Amino acid sequence: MGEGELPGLLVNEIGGKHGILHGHVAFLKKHFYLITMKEFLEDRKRMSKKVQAIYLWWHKPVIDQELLQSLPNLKVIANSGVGMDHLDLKLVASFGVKMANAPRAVSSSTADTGMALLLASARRLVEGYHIAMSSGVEYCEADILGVEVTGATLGIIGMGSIGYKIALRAKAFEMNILYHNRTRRKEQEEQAVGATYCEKIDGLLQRADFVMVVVSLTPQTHKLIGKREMELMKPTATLINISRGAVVDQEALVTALQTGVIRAAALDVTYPEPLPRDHTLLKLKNVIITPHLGIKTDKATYMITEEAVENILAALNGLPIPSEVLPS
Ligand SMILES: O=C(O)C(=O)CO
Repeated sequence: MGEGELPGLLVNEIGGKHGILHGHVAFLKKHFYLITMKEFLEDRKRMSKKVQAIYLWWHKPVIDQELLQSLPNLKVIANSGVGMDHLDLKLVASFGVKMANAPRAVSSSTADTGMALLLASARRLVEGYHIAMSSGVEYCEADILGVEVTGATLGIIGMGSIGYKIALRAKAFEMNILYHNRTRRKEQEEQAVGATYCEKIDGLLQRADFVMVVVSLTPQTHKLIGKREMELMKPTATLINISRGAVVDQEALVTALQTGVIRAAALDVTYPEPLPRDHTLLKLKNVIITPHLGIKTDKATYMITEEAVENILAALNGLPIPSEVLPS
């Protein structure tokens, strides 16, 4: 089926730096007539009527008032991840457009990223790699002495599906698990991973050897971990952030890392992304930074597209949207 029969799906581009992956195109084309931003901009008048859905791939295309105004038949925007902080939810909803994210598809791969960062920082994997790769540098134990993960305490801030999967992984590493969440998990769920609930984040920060931040970025969580929170942490503790950069006060983090307030940080997210070349965080030895690897595996990205299609089809057919996101 082609242009006339299938609903139009606007995507940023196919392939390229900010485009949907080539491997997903055939699947998307079974359900939609794909329109790239370039095609849309070249023939706005005709294309604008065709677009019924937008698939946001890695936050692109940018959704603003002008774009929303130019799409009279737009019914739904599906996001290729769980975080929706790049979208003005109230603005989109004011156009009667539904929104959805992809929480099921992302949880395992993002939890793996968190665990990988925890292990890499604890065992100084990146520093060790550089030592081993510089031929002729004699190995010196003091340069590669890490911290033990087995038996250490992990504090998880945000126990949604990603946080819970981190707890499952940490249990296998024989870690003690503390968690903080807006709503407490059921007793059976806590017991299954051996996690202890901390009603206040302060208690968690004081006791954890590793603090993993997994909350969504909202006005309430903006700079949730600041100078005060870092000062509550143990000087031997490591901060791991896999949520959004702005959940941590980055300037306070630089100071905490430079002055030994905390041992180390491992960040999959920063603000901005990427950091400017001369940013102090890039110069500190006790920091690992990865380029928002979060969900990025073949399997997770394909599952995200499947979840997006499911959400879009439900919206276009007037059915309940499995992962609908409402403006708060
Ligand atoms: O799902 C998301 O929003 C992510 O950023 C995963 O890293």
